[in-house]
Amino acid sequence: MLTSFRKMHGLGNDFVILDERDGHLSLTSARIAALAHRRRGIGCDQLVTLRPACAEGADVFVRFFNPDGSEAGACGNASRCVADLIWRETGNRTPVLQTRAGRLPAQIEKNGLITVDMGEPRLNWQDVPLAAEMDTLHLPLEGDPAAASMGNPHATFFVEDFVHLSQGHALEHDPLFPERANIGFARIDGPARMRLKVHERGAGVTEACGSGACAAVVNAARRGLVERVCEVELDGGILRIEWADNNHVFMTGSATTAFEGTVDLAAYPE
Ligand SMILES: N[C@@H](CCC[C@H](N)C(=O)O)C(=O)O
Repeated sequence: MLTSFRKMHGLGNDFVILDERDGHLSLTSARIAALAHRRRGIGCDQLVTLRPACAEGADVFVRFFNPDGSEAGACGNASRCVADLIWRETGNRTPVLQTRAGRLPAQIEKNGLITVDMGEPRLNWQDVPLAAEMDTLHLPLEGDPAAASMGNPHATFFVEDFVHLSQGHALEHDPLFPERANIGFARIDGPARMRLKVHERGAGVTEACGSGACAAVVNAARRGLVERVCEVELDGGILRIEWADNNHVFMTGSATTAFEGTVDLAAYPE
């Protein structure tokens, strides 16, 4: 039986979105990894599933899976894509997403960009999580990164250039990060501007990482390197990040539908 899917991207960070609102799909981690594979599957940075919401006031329950089959608590770029999808389905310009990381209210702006309230950053070592008690603003790693959770674990290195990007895989697996981590490399270009590249946990280097941009601005603002409203330039484009006075992080950027298609799930390993 063929299953419909939608291919979307946020600044080139691309997603296969599977809809389980009308019925459960059999998605094991092996099948997810096969579907996400760039040559043997449909290919994507994350596979996203939609289910009926069970939290009050939420429009949809969203889950995010990496190409290695692991599940992530948060994905900023996919959250904007799902908000865009719900808006196009229902006309509701303020959809609310339920995720493992919490309830994420979104807003479709007049210019078509999408703002998602990504919630409060978690800055305690247990919440990132890190392997032992320590100051999350200065991790004991060469390069002195800072850590934060946006519902998923991030470490941000502040750099002059990106020559160490290839170390992202080893850093993702450093014993300091018991659940591994997304590794960001941020170059500060001004008080309200940074350039960011991210090696994503379970995915590798992507064109853009929304939660990584949120974590980078939070970590840079904690260090006094940028203001709390900051533009983040990623390989795929620009996100506006605001760490507001209510401690919530707001992320604004685009969401694009690339195409819709069908797939025979039974043709992929279970
Ligand atoms: N692309 C994402 C983050 C996806 C999840 C991440 N790889 C993880 O494992 O935490 C984003 O836009 O935030």
